Order: sequence, then structure tokens, then C-alpha cells
Amino acid sequence: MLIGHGTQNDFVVLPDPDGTGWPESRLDAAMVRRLCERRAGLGGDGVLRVVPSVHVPDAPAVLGEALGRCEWFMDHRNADGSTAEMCGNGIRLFLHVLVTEGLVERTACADGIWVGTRGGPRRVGATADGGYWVDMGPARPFGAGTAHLDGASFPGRAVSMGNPHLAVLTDVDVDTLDLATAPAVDAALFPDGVNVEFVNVVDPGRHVRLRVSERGVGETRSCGTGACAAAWAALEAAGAATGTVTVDVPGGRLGVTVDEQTTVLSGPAVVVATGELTVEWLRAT
Ligand SMILES: N[C@@H](CCC[C@H](N)C(=O)O)C(=O)O
Repeated sequence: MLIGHGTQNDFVVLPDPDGTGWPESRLDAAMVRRLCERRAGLGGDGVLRVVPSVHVPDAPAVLGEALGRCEWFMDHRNADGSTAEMCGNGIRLFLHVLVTEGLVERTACADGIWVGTRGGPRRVGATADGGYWVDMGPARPFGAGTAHLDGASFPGRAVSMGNPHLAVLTDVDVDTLDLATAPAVDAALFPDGVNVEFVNVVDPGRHVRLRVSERGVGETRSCGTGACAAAWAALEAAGAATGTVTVDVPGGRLGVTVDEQTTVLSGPAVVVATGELTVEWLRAT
């Protein structure tokens, strides 16, 4: 077991290289919630199981013909035990753990390796400065929505990065918002829930800062898919379809490059600790 983070979006990471350590019967929603609990558990915004795709029952359906090229699968769970299609910070940490655990050579990652996710295959690689990049695929806008928070309404753009986002560009200083409660949104537009980013533009089309309320978690210090959705919305607002946007989050800084085909997210990944769960904790309910 490891604890790690990407720009302070933190995860309990469970290496399961032969697919027998953490079967669904053991890693059910209740166990995920216990692991992510910050006082009686390890604490985290989610869990990442590092497992070969061949051991994941969902993998053939979500990867299709890409199953053969995705040796590893990022089995992501939110802190409330729900699954998500994609996690931009998590997948960088996922590759970092594959490297630090000796499961993949860092030198083999320069051009990226394919990793399976519930949102489909993603290519993720190492950068020369010790960080990681991931090809997130294109942002897919699907309408306009509104976030309601503390009696105020914030219009935004609904954007899919594999998972759903509402990217709200606002002149209200994001540091003044109370995100202790998730913003209310239109359930018809977001039937599976949504991650909501509140975004201040620092330099149009080039630099933003954001805070995020994540589906299945609450406010987090960073969201990689959210950074991509925010960058796309910031570029659109600046009248640009492509460009590179610096995204400052409470937990650090991410880079997002949008071109005609895709979106590339880059940023750090850190392993904080490795260890073992005690039998006493595992047996308790
Ligand atoms: N923090 C993640 C996104 C995790 C999933 C999200 N909460 C959802 O349910 O869609 C990221 O870095 O992208």
C-alpha cells in the first residue's frame, strides 16, 4: 500500500500486480470509504488499484480493441466508494507508482505507455523534469449549465473529459467561495453527477486559477480532468480553440495544452509513504 498525491489530490494506492490482492469482494465501496477516512483510515480523495487489465471484469467493455495494448488498468474509486471514468492527477501518480515499484522502467515511458481506465485507453508518460504527462483526449462540450452556491448562480460550460465537468468562469474571487457543501446543478444535464470548477482568469487564454468541488469527494486541492475542462473553457472564452494554459490549483500548478486533436495534461506525482495495513484494522468493521 502507498500514499501519494498529484498537486495534493491524494490517493491510497493499492498495487495488485497479480489481480488477487484486492478483488471487488474485498475492495467494495465500504472498504474504499474506510481507507479514505482521514481519521480512522489512511485518508485520501480516492483509491487507485494498480492491476493488470486482464484481471478487471469491466476492462473488455471499456477498452474494446485497446485491451491488448493496455497492460495496466487504473481502477479508480472516489472517496465515497463510487467509480469514475477518469482521473488526471491519479493517472500520473499511477505511472509514478508503476515506476517506483519496478513494474515499468522509467526509460520506457518517454513516449508513454497505454493505461486502461473506465473512460477508455489513455497514454501517459514521463517528462525530463521528473514529472508526468497524460494524453487526456479531446474536451467534449455538451451544453451550458449553472452552479448554485450560497444563493448565487454561476453559469458555466458542461464539458466531458471522459468524466463530467461544469467549468464556471467567474469574476468572483474563488478564494471567497464556501465549497463545504457541493454546488447545486441541473440533474437533467448531469444525470451521473458532476465535478464543478470555479475559475478565475489570470491572463486570458493563458493562465487561470481554480477551486473544485468533486463528485464523490467534495472540495479537493486539485483535479486534473477539471484543470483540462477549465483550460478548454478559458480558451473558448478567449476566442481560441488551441493553446497552452497554466492552471493554478490550491495544491500546486498544472499545465494543459489543447490542440486540434487532443488535450495534454502535465504535472507532478509524489509518493509520500509505503506500508502495510494491519490485520487488526482490516478485520475491524
Ligand atoms: N481528481 C480527479 C478526478 C476524480 C474523479 C471525479 N471525482 C469524478 O467522479 O469524476 C482528477 O484529477 O481528474
